[in-house]
Amino acid sequence: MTRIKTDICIIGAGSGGLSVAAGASQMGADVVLLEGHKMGGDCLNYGCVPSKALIAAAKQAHAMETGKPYGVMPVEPTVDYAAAKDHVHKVIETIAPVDSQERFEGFGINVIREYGSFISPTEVQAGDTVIEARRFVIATGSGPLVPPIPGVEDVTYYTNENIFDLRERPNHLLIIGGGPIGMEMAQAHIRLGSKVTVIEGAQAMGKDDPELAAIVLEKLKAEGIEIVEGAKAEKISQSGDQITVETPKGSFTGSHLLMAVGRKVNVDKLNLEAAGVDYERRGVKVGDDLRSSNKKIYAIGDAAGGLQFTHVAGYHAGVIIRSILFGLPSKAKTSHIPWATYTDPELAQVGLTEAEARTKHGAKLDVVRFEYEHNDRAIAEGKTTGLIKVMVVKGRPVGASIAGAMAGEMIGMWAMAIANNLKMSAIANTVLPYPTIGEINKRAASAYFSPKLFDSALVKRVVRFVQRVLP
Ligand SMILES: Cc1cc2nc3c(=O)[nH]c(=O)nc-3n(C[C@H](O)[C@H](O)[C@H](O)COP(=O)(O)OP(=O)(O)OC[C@H]3O[C@@H](n4cnc5c(N)ncnc54)[C@H](O)[C@@H]3O)c2cc1C
Ligand SMILES: NC(=O)c1ccc[n+]([C@@H]2O[C@H](COP(=O)([O-])OP(=O)(O)OC[C@H]3O[C@@H](n4cnc5c(N)ncnc54)[C@H](O)[C@@H]3O)[C@@H](O)[C@H]2O)c1
Repeated sequence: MTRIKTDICIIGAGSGGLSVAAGASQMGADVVLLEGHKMGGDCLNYGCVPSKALIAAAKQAHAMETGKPYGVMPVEPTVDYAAAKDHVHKVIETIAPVDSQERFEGFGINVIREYGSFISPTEVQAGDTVIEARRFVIATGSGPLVPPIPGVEDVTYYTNENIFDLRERPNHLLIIGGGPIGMEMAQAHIRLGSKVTVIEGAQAMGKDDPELAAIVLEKLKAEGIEIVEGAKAEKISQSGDQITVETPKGSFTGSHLLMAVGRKVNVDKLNLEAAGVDYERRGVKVGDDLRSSNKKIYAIGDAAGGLQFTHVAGYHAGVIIRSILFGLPSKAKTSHIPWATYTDPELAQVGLTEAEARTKHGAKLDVVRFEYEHNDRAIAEGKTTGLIKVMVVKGRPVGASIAGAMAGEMIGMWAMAIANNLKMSAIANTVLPYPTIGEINKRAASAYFSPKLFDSALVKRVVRFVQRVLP
């Protein structure tokens, strides 16, 4: 057994662990990084990157079928599903060097390709190495949750961990779960030529504003995706190459099944009891400072049991680096964290939804709205389906929800405004290039001020007075 002493031992080389490792080592800390499986974690290998690459392939196919309004005769694309998967893997390979063992060893980090397991409150064992560290970071992420639906163990099903390796196009893909994974994969597959049924136990895209989710769902249904809500999967069976899912809304039969019903945090291998780290089903129990019940052990990213996004894992890394390296107090917030679902149209959120803002702020809340159909660039592009809502309290945005083209890009301006406590006037005062979809953000801000300027008797009286006295 080899023994190592280090400043920081990071368990998991995904989005969160790699960000801590890169930052801490480049600022002078001695770092050991453990990874039991693939460098880059879920996002690079089984999550964000492959899903967005498949969505991009599907977008190309869709464009070929939908050119008529632009004077481009539609053609039915010949989709080579396996070649689309080649594209997915090429994208992963292109990005992989950024997350590679070699790059992190280049920072002076000791990268050990083994799963880590606590053997005491200050020691982790990884293979035949024991690492004693002043601080540990649990960045072990999450994996697909497979609920114990009767029959599930007897059928062939896919998860995000193997769907990107499937090379024959599903004739009819059944997807259990209408969250972001389910809906992104549903649209990618229908555009690549599969029939698709989404079986959702509650409401599809249920974590977003229902009015905006409805805009996206209507478009997805118009593309031919069958979305069955209130249909909890209760039994699954397979006969030959046909899989049937039984729900209170009826039975649905298809050729392939994708499970997209949420995530299970990776804590099984950690032996957290030995370290005195409390955890629950959602993840490691942490405070705002991301410290666990053992104050020398932090948890970040999916493992920390909150929002599960790559940019949150990266944000957590920044929060704990401040605390670990400089001993400064540092807390993670959630009120300024955006997210986006990359369907077409996209769906994005930051801060409070309208319902949350009403509950929290009551009569103090103003909600301003602006439709994509009034934006010149959206009209030119034929992307007029969409809506922005901004929730405003005392002149400052407390939330923004966007459904529409490039919503994921557009939400950035509101994320900046909320993160920096900016006023609506900061958005209204910004001059944006014409014609851009981004002008929708500015029009939403103007919609906040317009009634105050245009419907005000006082403003009218002042203008009339000034006009009389001005030379
Ligand atoms: C299909 C899909 C699409 C997604 N799309 C997006 C998106 O578009 N945008 C977005 O922001 N988020 C997206 N996500 C979520 C995103 O992938 C995760 O939030 C992010 O990867 C979490 O980072 P992490 O560092 O916490 O964990 P991970 O990236 O999962 O990394 C954890 C690492 O720890 C390793 N590990 C686990 N246990 C141990 C152990 N005991 N010892 C050593 N190593 C261990 C694992 O092998 C893994 O490599 C998507 C997820 C999925 C599944
Ligand atoms: N664009 C992005 O940023 C992006 C994309 C994909 C995933 N992610 C991350 O990954 C996480 C997991 O995504 P997800 O879509 O798997 O989870 P999710 O929890 O968001 O959605 C799962 C859905 O499955 C439904 N469900 C659960 N059990 C069911 C059953 N037995 N029958 C029918 N429906 C059932 C739930 O009601 C829910 O709507 C997301 O919350 C997000 O944090 C992000």
